[in-house]
Amino acid sequence: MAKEQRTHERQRKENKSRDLFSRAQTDEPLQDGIIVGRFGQEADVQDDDGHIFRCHLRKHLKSIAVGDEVEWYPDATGSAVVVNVKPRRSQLERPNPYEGLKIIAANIDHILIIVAPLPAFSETLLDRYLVAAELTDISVSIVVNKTDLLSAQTKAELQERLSCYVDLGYPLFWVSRKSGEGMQALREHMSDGCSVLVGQSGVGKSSLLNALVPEAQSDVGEVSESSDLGQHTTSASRLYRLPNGGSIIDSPGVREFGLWHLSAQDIAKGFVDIRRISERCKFRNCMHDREPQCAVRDAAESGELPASRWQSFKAILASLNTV
Ligand SMILES: Nc1nc2c(ncn2[C@@H]2O[C@H](COP(=O)(O)OP(=O)(O)OP(=O)(O)O)[C@@H](O)[C@H]2O)c(=O)[nH]1
Ligand SMILES: [Zn+2]
Repeated sequence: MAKEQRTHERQRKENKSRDLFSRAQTDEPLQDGIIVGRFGQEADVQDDDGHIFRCHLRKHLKSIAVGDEVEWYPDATGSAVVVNVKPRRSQLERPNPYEGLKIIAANIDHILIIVAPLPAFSETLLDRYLVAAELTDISVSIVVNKTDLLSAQTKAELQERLSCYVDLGYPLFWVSRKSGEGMQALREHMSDGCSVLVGQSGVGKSSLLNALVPEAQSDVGEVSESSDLGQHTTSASRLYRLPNGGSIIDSPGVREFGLWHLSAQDIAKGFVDIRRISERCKFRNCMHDREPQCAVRDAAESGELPASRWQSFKAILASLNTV
């Protein structure tokens, strides 16, 4: 009986994919789509109508990533092939000294750095994420999650600690996955492009993803249901459509964002205030250490550069020598 059911289910899925195949065949030979999942040499491509096709990737398309806009066609055997990747408007890449850059996600419009009162908020960690985000050309915002854990006093303290980021122009959102506070404003912010949620383990990225994309959770359920049909629906990397517009990409690579190695030059570049002030340093390649006439050191002394930013800068640079 169970076997019959499985056969029936397989038949139903085959019929469905044949329907989609013949529908696709009558369309233009090359179709537009977006990569919503990656599985080794295969990818899931979503067409403009929201249908998802499991596609093979042409060999030359090795560095294809979730978020890539592609052209694909169904081939004569009933499977589909991605043949072309359109130019990217942005990409998240992980520096890899041995294999060159690894593309983690493509066409990202918003990087949202999630922080929370628990695990304890740290300026140095936030600055590390900001540095990595500033090295991309993607707009970046800060999201304080778990506001339900804040009292009026602890909220005021955190607001004070975050005020220098507001002064630097970073949009700041206060949200709670639990109470729902601020979620609507966050949804609106994310509704016009593709976002990634980054941040320390435990700040609530998965919880936020599940709140923003109801089917993200059911996707997890689907895996075990269909596993005995020999299908692999799990993906290391996934793009989800948001119900009110926009999309979100989640992947292990995205979750490691900001924690990989950065050079001293990257760090000096990623602190936007330090970069701006350093134009007044005597030496163009000043690392703001012991060089004479260093405008950044002077700015830290005068208070023009907030003490916490200066301390973070030094702490992040010092950490380079210990890893
Ligand atoms: N009080 C409160 N707890 C929350 C909120 N959002 C998430 N949490 C809790 O925070 C813990 C960590 O949440 P996750 O969503 O797993 O965090 P994460 O950032 O995805 O963690 P990693 O998967 O390790 O990267 C869980 O116990 C959640 O229940 C919130 O808005 N308020
Ligand atoms: Zn300097």
